[in-house]
Amino acid sequence: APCPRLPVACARRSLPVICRTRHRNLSSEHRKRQAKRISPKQSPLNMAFQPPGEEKNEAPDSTSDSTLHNRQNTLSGTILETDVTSKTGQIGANNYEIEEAGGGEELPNVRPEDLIGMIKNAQKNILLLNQARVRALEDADKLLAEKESLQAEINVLEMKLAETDAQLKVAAQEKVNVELLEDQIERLKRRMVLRDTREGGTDVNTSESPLGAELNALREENMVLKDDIQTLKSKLTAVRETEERVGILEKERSTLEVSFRELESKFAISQDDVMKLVPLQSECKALWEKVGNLQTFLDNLTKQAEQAASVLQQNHELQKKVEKLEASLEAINESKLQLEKSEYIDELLQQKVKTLEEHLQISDQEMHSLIELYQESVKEFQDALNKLKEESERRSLELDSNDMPGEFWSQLLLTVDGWFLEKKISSNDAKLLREMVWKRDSQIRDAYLACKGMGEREIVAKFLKLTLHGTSPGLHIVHIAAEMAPVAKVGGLGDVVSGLCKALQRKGHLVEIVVPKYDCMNCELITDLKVLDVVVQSYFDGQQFNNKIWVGTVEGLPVYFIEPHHPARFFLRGQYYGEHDDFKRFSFFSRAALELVYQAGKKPDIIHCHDWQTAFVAPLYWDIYATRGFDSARICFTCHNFEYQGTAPASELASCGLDVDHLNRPDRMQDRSAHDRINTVKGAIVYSNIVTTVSPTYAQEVRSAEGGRGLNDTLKFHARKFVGILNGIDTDTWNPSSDSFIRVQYNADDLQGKAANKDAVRKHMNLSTKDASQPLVGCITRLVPQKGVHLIRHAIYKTLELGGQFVLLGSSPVPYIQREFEGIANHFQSNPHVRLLLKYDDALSHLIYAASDLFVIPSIFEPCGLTQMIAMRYGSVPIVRKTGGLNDSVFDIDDKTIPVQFRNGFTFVKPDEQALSSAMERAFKYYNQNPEIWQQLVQKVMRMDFSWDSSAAQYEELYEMSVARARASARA
Ligand SMILES: Nc1ncnc2c1ncn2[C@@H]1O[C@H](COP(=O)(O)OP(=O)(O)O)[C@@H](O)[C@H]1O
Repeated sequence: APCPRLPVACARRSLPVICRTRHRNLSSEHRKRQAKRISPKQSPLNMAFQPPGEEKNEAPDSTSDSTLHNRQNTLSGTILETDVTSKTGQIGANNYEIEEAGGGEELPNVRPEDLIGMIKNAQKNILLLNQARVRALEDADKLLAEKESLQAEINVLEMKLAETDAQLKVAAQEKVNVELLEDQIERLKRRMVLRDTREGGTDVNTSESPLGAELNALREENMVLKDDIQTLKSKLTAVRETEERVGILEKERSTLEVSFRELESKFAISQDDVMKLVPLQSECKALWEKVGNLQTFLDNLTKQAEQAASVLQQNHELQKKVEKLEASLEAINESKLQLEKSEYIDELLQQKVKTLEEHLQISDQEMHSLIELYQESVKEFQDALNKLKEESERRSLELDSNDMPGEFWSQLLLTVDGWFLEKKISSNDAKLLREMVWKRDSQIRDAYLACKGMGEREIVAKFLKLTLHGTSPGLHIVHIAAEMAPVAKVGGLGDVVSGLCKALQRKGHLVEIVVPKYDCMNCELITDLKVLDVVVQSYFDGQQFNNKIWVGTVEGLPVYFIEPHHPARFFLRGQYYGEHDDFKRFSFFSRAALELVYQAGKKPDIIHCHDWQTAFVAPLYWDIYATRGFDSARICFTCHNFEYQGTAPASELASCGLDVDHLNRPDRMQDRSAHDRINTVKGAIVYSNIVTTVSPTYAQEVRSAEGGRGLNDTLKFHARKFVGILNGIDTDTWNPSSDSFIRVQYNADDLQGKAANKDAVRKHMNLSTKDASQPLVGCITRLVPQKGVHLIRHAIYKTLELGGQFVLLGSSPVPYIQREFEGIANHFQSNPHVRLLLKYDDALSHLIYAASDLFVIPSIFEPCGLTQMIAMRYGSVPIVRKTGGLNDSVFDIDDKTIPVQFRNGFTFVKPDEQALSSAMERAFKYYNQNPEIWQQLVQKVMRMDFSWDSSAAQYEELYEMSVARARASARA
């Protein structure tokens, strides 16, 4: 209500004062809170990381605080709108993701890298929000400071206004006094005028009259009054001045009021702003909540990331451990293999020890019996000596025993003939005994003399003992070759040399082998390798060269290794074949090998040479050595592949000492291609006593113009000495029940190990192991056109089409083929069903034979082929093209013309993709249709006999016949 004592204008003015007072209170309240908020303990930055809940706890009230809070939020909101609009958008997007991802307690199906990305985004957003909040707080502070300075101004103005009010009050009072005084003066003036007129002519200045006295008093009073008036006038002037000042102040006041109103409107606007802050505050609150959520989610994520990192770390460690374990497992496996090997060796040694003990026992017994015999014979000897003494005494009178009469020998001859006619002895024994009589052999004479007084049966037995000594224990056979498995093997030739020699040795023949001493051969497989303290000189290019001779045994076979001391370092080239001077290298070796046998004084029955590399031996032997009396031997030549004939300019033949003019003739060594080229294989065919090739079918094929490659006529001409004998395989080397290269040994009665090997190979080669029954097709070969490389490539794709897996082990001396297969290998590098290993690896070949279910050999021509036999020995069913030795060893499952017991694989005739495909389809069908029938087929092929026994017997027969013919013709 307006103040009753003040004028209306003043009362009107008092309202804003009350409002101002309320504002002042509010403002001081703000100041307090502001001081509280911006305490030194809480820097804006600290606050930025403070969750909104905590801020609420600190200021549980109220409007004013929330106003401030709103203002801050408004500011930060503004900043967000202007500065961080895009970021808030991002935050929103992340919130969405986070809500989705963080919906559950568990780590969503998010990759750790994504999680880390999200965490980083959230951290960035939080940082941005905090920065915005700090800026908002700074702005709010500025605004408050502004507001406070305005308030201070208002206060000063209010004080000035109050002062002016008070002065106005005083001025008004004085004005009233002045007005009263003016009235009094006016009244006095009027009284004085009245008195003057009433008294007229009276000397008023006289003091003696009472009027004069009163007049004087009045004059004095008037004077005082005049003074008073003067004072009042000066006071009035001061009042007027004051009034003027008041007017100025009034003006000032109105200006101040105007500015105050402006300030109030500004304040109202800022209040509005503050009101606007409310939704922003809630937004900010929501943002804070989101920030809080983000923070917790971030914490969770961090924890999860930490967990993931620790899991990763653990995984890493585990991986390392697994790797270590795998390495140690491999080492264990290796040592297990070693152990198994050594166990096997132990077993063998124990068996040997046992046999030796048995032998020892037997020999002990034999020794005893021999001692007994010896004692008896000593006794007999002494008896005989005595008898002889007696007889010599008696005969001293008659004839000298060395000088038996012809009558004695004739008598003996007749006795032998009589026994033969009476069928008491065989014609052979009769022949031998007759020869002894004929030679007047002292043994037969002594035996006859010692038989005096004995019965006829006893005498016959004694004579037959003599014939036993006369029979040979076997043939002496020397093989000269460029390869020998496993120390120096490139392909089938090495296998054949070792396998055949072992089989011949088992048959009781004396077998020796001569091969070059290559620097790249596997010497670890040679037992007791040593160099002899002898140098064998051999002729080459017009001079003699020294050869070092090494000896050692390879799988029980005695082997000579020749190391030429020739500047061309013939066998120190890091590879077996493929050198520019192969013709020279092997002609040198052939000559040196013969020289060794000759200089060693050996008198072999058979010298067996193989392929073009040692084909020189045949003409060398007959043209050079036989003429020197080194002629005990028959020469056998085996051609393992007529594709390689060892042709060269005729002049090169002279290097090893052969007579070019003598040999460069169409019926001898001249090649069909040119008059000045010689052909070593042709020379061997012409100059050998026995010529063989490695399968009957191939022997037929090479008689044709296509198969013979220019030698068909020569072969036909020498048809009587040419024969095809199917190779065997070395069943000791290739034996799944004792093979130390494979993971688990197995046999036809227990095929579990085969599955284990398949699994091991698949893992080793990183092939899929999901389906154990998925058929594995193997192929181990030299990659040369003869092997049908385009069909091998087709077989890979066909296998994939039929749902199988394919493993190829092979290498090629032909660069374009090697490149092509490298391309295929790269193409299938990460395919889980195909692996191509383009190298030579003997150990791996054993594993692949053991692991595969099917084995593909699509050769264009194949003299014999060993891989189909080895594959069958390991239970892998062959798919082959019907050619050469494949035709002699693989018989189609569906071929009704073949007895069931011989059917063992899948064959096709035409060398094209269609024919191969259909054979493969049939094989896969059999494999997939009935596992039991398939297993029976596997067992059947494993039990088939591909050993050297029967093939070696055929060679033995050929050798013996040849030796017999030679002896017969020698006698004739
Ligand atoms: N890349 C290779 N790694 C290991 N052994 C191989 C490889 N290629 C072929 N072989 C072996 O070589 C012999 C091949 O003999 P064969 O089938 O007669 O063919 P060829 O004598 O024409 O090469 C088999 O013992 C086979 O296991």
